[in-house]
Amino acid sequence: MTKVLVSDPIDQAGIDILSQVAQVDLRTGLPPEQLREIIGDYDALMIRSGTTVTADIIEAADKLRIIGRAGVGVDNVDVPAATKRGVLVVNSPEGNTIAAAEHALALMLSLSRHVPHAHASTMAGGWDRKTYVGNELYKKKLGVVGLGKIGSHVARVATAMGMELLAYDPFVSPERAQQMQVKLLPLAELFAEADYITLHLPRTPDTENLVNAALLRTMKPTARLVNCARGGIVDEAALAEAVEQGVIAGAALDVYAKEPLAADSPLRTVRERLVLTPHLGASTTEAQENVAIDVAEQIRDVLLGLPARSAVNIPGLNAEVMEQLKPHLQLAETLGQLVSQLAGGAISELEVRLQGEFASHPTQPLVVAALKGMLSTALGDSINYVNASLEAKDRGIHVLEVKDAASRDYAGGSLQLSSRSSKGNHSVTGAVFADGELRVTSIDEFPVNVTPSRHMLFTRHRDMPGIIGQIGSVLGEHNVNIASMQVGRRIVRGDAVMVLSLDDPIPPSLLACVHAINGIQEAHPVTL
Ligand SMILES: NC(=O)C1=CN([C@@H]2O[C@H](COP(=O)(O)OP(=O)(O)OC[C@H]3O[C@@H](n4cnc5c(N)ncnc54)[C@H](O)[C@@H]3O)[C@@H](O)[C@H]2O)C=CC1
Ligand SMILES: O=C(O)CCC(=O)C(=O)O
Repeated sequence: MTKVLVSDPIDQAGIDILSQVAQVDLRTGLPPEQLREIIGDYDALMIRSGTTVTADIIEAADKLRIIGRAGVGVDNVDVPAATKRGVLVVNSPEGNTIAAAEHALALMLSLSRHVPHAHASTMAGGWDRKTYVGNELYKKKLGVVGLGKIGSHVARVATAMGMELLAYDPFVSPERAQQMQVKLLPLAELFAEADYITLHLPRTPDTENLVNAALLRTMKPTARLVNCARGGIVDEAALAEAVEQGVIAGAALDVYAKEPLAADSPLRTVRERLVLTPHLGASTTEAQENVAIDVAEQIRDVLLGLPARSAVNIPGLNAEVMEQLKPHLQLAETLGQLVSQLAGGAISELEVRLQGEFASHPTQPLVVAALKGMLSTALGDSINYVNASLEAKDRGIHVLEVKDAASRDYAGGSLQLSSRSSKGNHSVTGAVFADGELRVTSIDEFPVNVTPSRHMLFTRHRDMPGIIGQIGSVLGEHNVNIASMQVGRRIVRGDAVMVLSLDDPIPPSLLACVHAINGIQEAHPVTL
């Protein structure tokens, strides 16, 4: 029975989708050691930000195929460890964009009009209209750090509110910024000029403690900071001090370096001009339904053997690409299996050559498929689209990608894999014909026209009378039935290759007899 563990609260719509294909166990608030103990039973894990999936947990996850993060940030998942283990990580890149953007705007308005503090004072019996005089956002400068999906929505709404938009995002082009009516500035200038600063960038080694005491000191004393992105981007102790001492006019945080926020955090001692929420950015009914459906559908699809649309650890290979390139990926995988079985040993270099029309396809998915096929000969089912590139790298396999658009061999182009190993070099070429059928079109540069089948035998031999008959007799003596046969040669009575498609696997004793035939140079059984 396929089993899915849901270890954080998610919307019922997600549970309903998962229940179509699996037994769903909802067990929230598990301590890490307990999660580690039970994870081995599960095929899929669905989480929000409450569960931290460490390498230790992934190590114990013997059956796990997919981790679904019902949200954007996957910083609570050890993605490299998952990749190494071949576990797919998926998220919901857009399901909570509006919710997070609106929460950042809510925090900005809370700061400018002192809403939380005025509310607390009124609830405590007060009627204080002097202390809580605010400022308008209209005509103020808003600095957006990270102009991605959430940052862009914040920018759009803030522009409509009459704010002047500044942004810092090293990955956004000046054209895009101009289109959004946003002035791109270096980070230091943005911090010095803005009246409000809102952070919408991921936490990475580059962005950790990006907003530190020194940067806070460059802000205007009237300026305010909002962080609804990730904890750890802002130095919390430095921020508490800057707000307390009036270095800046205020700050609002939804996310913290360590969550839940520690009871003794210096942030909890700041009484005024600081607004804290407990990671509520994505907590709207709408966003929770969106992300739960989005991620549950991907888990369901992957458990059914279909591709995921938002895989974090298969760059460039989403469901759309996989559907479009399906036969081409199958060809790359098949050629990978062929070339590794022809090589018969550890391959040190693989050249992936996209010829003619093939060169118009994205290279990366085809390379990954070729590596998956190539490594599956030795590693079996443990190799997949997630870990193929990493495994190849770990094994020191040098991968070369070549695009040769000028080649005109087949209408749809062709794909050639060439391997180098201590036992010699081999190459196989294949094409996808108009009917979607795969063909092997050359082996070691000898032209053939072979439809790949489950059991095959490849030989390299002298082109001389009688040799094909002898091979046929040996197979017959071992009760191995030949389904089809192809011979390829470049010159008469020179070297030749033969490809036999067989109905049965080749026993080792048969292979020894084939090797013993006079004129046979190489014989390789292949199983696809
Ligand atoms: N508080 C909450 O509940 C939520 C928080 N988030 C967080 O919000 C953040 C942004 O999410 P999205 O907009 O969906 O992501 P996104 O990927 O669409 O945008 C991130 C932007 O940050 C930019 N960026 C990367 N490194 C940068 C750097 N060093 N300096 C400046 N910009 C940099 C990227 O170019 C990109 O444009 C993420 O960290 C995400 O985890 C997302 C949803 C809810
Ligand atoms: O699951 C949540 O509520 C957190 C959302 C979040 O931070 C994200 O999607 O990155």
